[in-house]
Amino acid sequence: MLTNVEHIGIAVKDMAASNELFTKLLNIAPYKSESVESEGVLTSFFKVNETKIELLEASNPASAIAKFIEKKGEGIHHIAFEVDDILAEMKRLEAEGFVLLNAEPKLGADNKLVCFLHPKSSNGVLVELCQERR
Ligand SMILES: CC[C@H](C(=O)O)C(=O)SCCNC(=O)CCNC(=O)[C@H](O)C(C)(C)COP(=O)(O)OP(=O)(O)OC[C@H]1O[C@@H](n2cnc3c(N)ncnc32)[C@H](O)[C@@H]1OP(=O)(O)O
Ligand SMILES: [Co+2]
Repeated sequence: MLTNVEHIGIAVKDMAASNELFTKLLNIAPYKSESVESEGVLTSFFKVNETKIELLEASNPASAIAKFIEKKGEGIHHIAFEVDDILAEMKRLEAEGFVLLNAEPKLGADNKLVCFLHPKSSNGVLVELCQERR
């Protein structure tokens, strides 16, 4: 079951400048910064009540974030939903015709297991499923 919007992913070119901007915008400081080598991203997290903002900067040119910014510029990159059982949700969504971008859950940031759905199968929105690693 999807329980809530876990985070909104925003692609940025310059993490230091964007951290400063979002600190002013949200009037709070980021609570963590984490590099996810497997995704070629540096992340920075802000928590606004129960919803998080995840800033993403590409750490290498092959990164999905680098390609996204090259094509579309900075902006909202994905929406992440918290799930209580990522394997069950992946199975349910695949059966419903959504395209899974990874066949097995993979390690994400902020101690999560994640799976992405191809935006072409979800009205042009890149969706991420996140389950807390137990
Ligand atoms: C996991 C760490 C962290 C976390 O929260 O834990 C993250 O969130 S990491 C986030 C970065 N990682 C990913 O996004 C992994 C999943 N993404 C992918 O596999 C690719 O980015 C993919 C498949 C969405 C697109 O890659 P591709 O090489 O196919 O790039 P194209 O430019 O050819 O895109 C194909 C098609 O999709 C459209 N597109 C691409 N990205 C997005 C997006 N973020 N939102 C909506 N649409 C997107 C792109 O425009 C192309 O459409 P077209 O009509 O052909 O222009
Ligand atoms: Co994310």
